Amino acid sequence: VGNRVHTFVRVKPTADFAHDMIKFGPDHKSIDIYIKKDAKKGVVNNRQTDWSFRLDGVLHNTSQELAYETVAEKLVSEALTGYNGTIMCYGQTGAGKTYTMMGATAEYKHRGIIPRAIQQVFKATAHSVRVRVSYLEIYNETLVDLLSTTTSSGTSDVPMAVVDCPQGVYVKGLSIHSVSHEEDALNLLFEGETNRAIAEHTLNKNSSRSHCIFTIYIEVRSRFRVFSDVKCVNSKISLIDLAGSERLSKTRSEGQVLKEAMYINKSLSFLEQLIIALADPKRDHMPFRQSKLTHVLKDSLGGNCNTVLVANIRGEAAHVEETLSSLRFATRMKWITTEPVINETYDREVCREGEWRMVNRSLVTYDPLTDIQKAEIKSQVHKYLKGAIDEIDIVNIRQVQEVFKQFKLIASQQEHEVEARLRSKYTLIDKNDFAAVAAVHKAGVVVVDGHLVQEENGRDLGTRTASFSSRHGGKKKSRKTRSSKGPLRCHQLRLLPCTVSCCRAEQTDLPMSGCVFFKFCCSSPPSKPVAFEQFKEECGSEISRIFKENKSILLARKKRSSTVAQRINFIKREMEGIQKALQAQKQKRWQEEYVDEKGQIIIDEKEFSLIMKLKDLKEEYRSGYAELQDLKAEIQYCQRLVNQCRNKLIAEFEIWYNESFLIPEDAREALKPGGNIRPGMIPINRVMCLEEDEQDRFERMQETTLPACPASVSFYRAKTKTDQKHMYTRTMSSLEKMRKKPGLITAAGKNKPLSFLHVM
Ligand SMILES: Nc1ncnc2c1ncn2[C@@H]1O[C@H](COP(=O)(O)OP(=O)(O)OP(=O)(O)O)[C@@H](O)[C@H]1O
Repeated sequence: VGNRVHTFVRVKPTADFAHDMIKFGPDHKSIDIYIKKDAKKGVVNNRQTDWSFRLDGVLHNTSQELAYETVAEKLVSEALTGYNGTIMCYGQTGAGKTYTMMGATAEYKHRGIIPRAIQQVFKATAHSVRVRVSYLEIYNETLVDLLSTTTSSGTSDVPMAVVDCPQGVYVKGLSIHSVSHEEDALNLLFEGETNRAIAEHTLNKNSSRSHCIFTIYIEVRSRFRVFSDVKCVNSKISLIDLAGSERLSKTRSEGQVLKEAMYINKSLSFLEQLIIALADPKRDHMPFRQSKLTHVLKDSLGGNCNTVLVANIRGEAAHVEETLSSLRFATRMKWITTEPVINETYDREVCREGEWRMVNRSLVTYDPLTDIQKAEIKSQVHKYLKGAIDEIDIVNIRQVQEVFKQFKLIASQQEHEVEARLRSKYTLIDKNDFAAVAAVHKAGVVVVDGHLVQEENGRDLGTRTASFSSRHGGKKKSRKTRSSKGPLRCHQLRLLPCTVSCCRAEQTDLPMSGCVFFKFCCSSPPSKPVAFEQFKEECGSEISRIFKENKSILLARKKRSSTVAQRINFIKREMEGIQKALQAQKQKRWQEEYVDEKGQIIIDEKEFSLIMKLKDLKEEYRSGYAELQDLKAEIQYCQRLVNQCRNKLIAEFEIWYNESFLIPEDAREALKPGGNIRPGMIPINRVMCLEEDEQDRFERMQETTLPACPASVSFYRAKTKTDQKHMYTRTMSSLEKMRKKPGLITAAGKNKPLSFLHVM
């Protein structure tokens, strides 16, 4: 990238562009600003009116793709070779900093530098790369971990602080997340954005008033080896979206906004001071510690780091002062010199599998294994199977392949052994041979993978079946049919009478779906009612729980409604009684002509108390009636949710039943994580919040957009996932709130929105 900070200016498109004030040079590197003399300041006016700035590029009406290629691509590819890189967007609010950095996440082609950088990192080939990410926000001098909710280690409890150490600065308490795919990293990015938006909403803060730093940490190892020297290159890419830089006077802020603006002003002016200091070769003290922002950026600005600044400006005349100030800032940044160095180390650390992504293995070459090495691996595999050792040392890919080969060999030997043993004990009869079937039926037989099996010595099969199963229960079973003459493979055996329903289930956790996937080794599935009970306890437990909860809320509403209705009827009857009594009282008064000396009617105490009571009852009646109306609306709404929930439960059960019992084993394999079909058993948290139209949209998009642009799959998947997760969290918290308030909504609360658990 060079030996000084590279600066670019990006102009936000506008129909109101001040052509007479802002002019671009033909080389797309210079920008001139002209401001007319202020007539009010008289003829003698020394104020400068023309400025000329020369930068590394002016991005005017530039697509996101071109902006990325110009600003970031080289920096990211150098980060993959060990150079730290920083890209920072500076400019007034609304000038396009977030658009440049993050982009418009609704559309793939409008994604900004961060998602593109993530994609470039994961596209990188020829090395094994370990990637981690963090997302920090600095708001009013407070450090906020935007990914703290996604961590299970509870790092959010640690008070966050910027810490200096010989290796550089780091933020204590900031969670750093390992990611093995582009989609994982995008998930975290979107998660962070969502958290930022939530905080913005709940704390009534404005995201333009915080600085955000998304960091990609990269570790590249030149060879995937252990117990030998490994060249390890560490680098990080800091992607910074600064707070809006407008002046205090312009914002005319007060209260909270003023406080925020002051913090921003301070941190940006400290940043400016730091930049002036960094650009001055004579300065030996750099004021890094003046603010959280400058402290965090200590090793990300200049120094050994490739640094790029994008000054985002607005082209309208009204913003020309801000534009000038941003361009001045960019020019100052330009003078900071950098001496990028590769951060590489050699170590003997053992690579932890799983955290490493093998990229383009074909580029890594290994010598073939010798016979001695093969024998050693074979012995290790045997020891491992016997339980004598817990781990097999992994040296290189060749050795991993040999380990698998040995496992395969042993598995096939065992199959043959078992088959031979079975053949020595049982007679196999073709199921289609009806005469033979009829003959052996009398003797009592069982079905083995579509064949009738009879024990040669005629002993009871039940116990043998059990002993066979227990010895080989852990093995995978295949449902492939075989020819009657072909070898009988032990994993094809199902020593169960065909009328007996499912006998045993193996459980496999599906991390992607968060569900338990059942593989049944019997030939006939359990009855649906039995399976349904099981489904409700296992995979469907969450949805079943929600269904029950929604039903109980509905029931509570119905009960309350009936109580209120009874009460209203009672009040109504009471009111009618009082009205009758009052009528009688009035009649009596008229007959007896109760009047005082001024001729005014006198009401006796009894009548007065009846009037007061009627008034109270009317009040109570009105409020009860209002509550009843609310309850009716709630019941209707709740009933709809319960119905939706019931339908969802049944639909999910059907999918689960089909997948667990009816889909052939090989198709099931494909459904497993890593298989080429995504599990149809949608994870419960997605099931519950997946809006029909959102899913439809995604599917439609997959059919139309994706074939033309397969690289966008991760982006859209991550986006959809984050949206769904966010929706799910919202829904759950509504339910939580509801549970905490068992008291039913009173008439006073009738205008509050209903909060039931949505199951779409
Ligand atoms: N180059 C561009 N092309 C199209 N739209 C843009 C561009 N730059 C900015 N916008 C749009 O302008 C609006 C404001 O941009 P953005 O939020 O990125 O500004 P910002 O500088 O980050 O502001 P803030 O300081 O408030 O965060 C957004 O709706 C964004 O989509």
